[in-house]
Amino acid sequence: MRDRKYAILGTGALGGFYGARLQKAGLDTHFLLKSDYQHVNEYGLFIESKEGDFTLTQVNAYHDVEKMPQCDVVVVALKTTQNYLLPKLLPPVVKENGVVLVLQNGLGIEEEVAQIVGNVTVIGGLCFLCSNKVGPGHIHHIDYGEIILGEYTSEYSPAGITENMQLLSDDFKSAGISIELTEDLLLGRWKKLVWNIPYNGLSVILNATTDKLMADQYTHRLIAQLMYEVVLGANSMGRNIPDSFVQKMLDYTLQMKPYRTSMKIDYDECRPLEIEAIFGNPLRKAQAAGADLPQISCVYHQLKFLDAQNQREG
Ligand SMILES: NC(=O)C1=CN([C@@H]2O[C@H](COP(=O)(O)OP(=O)(O)OC[C@H]3O[C@@H](n4cnc5c(N)ncnc54)[C@H](OP(=O)(O)O)[C@@H]3O)[C@@H](O)[C@H]2O)C=CC1
Ligand SMILES: CC(C)(CO)C(=O)C(=O)O
Repeated sequence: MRDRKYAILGTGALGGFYGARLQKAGLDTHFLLKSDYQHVNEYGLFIESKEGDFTLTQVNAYHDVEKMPQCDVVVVALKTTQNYLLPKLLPPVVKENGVVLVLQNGLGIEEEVAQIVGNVTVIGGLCFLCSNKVGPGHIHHIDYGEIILGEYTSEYSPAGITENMQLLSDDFKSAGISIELTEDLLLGRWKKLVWNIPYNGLSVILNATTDKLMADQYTHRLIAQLMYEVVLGANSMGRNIPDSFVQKMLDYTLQMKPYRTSMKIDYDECRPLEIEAIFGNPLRKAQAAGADLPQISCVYHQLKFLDAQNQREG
């Protein structure tokens, strides 16, 4: 069991955190980096975490996927805006009959991955994590970290609990990561969007952290309305999200420390926003299933405007 080899594609806030925890737990882990390659190769990775800081001084760091060993599990931890690179990055590094684990936010990525690499199992992970990359090879794990794992099947029909999900769960649990398994990845993905769509979108449009959005009665109401539209989107694809889940997400955010969402950080840093994965794909899927989601569509169009302007002028 312990000899499963892991590749982390994208050693940033999320990939750096989970990858470092896997290596610390004794798993053979290989990290693909871009701008931090030299630094991490020389000094390793530093994880500053509320669960305990640690440094990995020796890291298997790569800046070329062709130099990586073939791995049993390949973790996709790039921003989805970089997913156009996956046809080049995935085939050399994933073993035949291996697993690709998509830990990104958004909808429909597993489907894209399954089209790129055949003969592999594709698993999606919904990450309830607050982490930022604050310097080269320096990850700040702020809070949380639980992952909900679900296996992808054609058309996202529920896969049940599979052996590969159990194996991944064992590895991540051994690294101190809390894991839940879901029989229905599509339901899990829509549930995650209940949080990401309102907070990621409004944090950028209204230039606000989560606490500010929750404290104001108008934005609080708008958030709840957007959440209920996500529920309608899920319904259009045959998935039911109970009202109590919407309330749970509102309560969860009220209890969170004031948080600048990852989309807001990307906007402030003038990086491209993950609009298509988080807004565009769900809107298109719901529309194809006959559902109209006007408030989400309104947020989507505003974000497209802001992103284009930011990329031009930033
Ligand atoms: N951070 C979080 O707490 C959470 C993140 N997520 C999701 O996880 C995904 C990753 O987000 P996050 O970790 O925050 O993003 P980051 O930007 O911190 O990490 C992405 C990393 O990918 C690297 N990268 C980009 N292109 C390449 C390439 N061609 N080769 C190698 N490395 C590359 C970047 O390197 P460089 O810096 O050099 O560009 C960066 O370090 C997103 O979909 C996000 O929505 C989900 C839940 C929580
Ligand atoms: C909800 C949150 C902030 C942490 O649980 C997250 O997972 C995200 O930014 O996507």
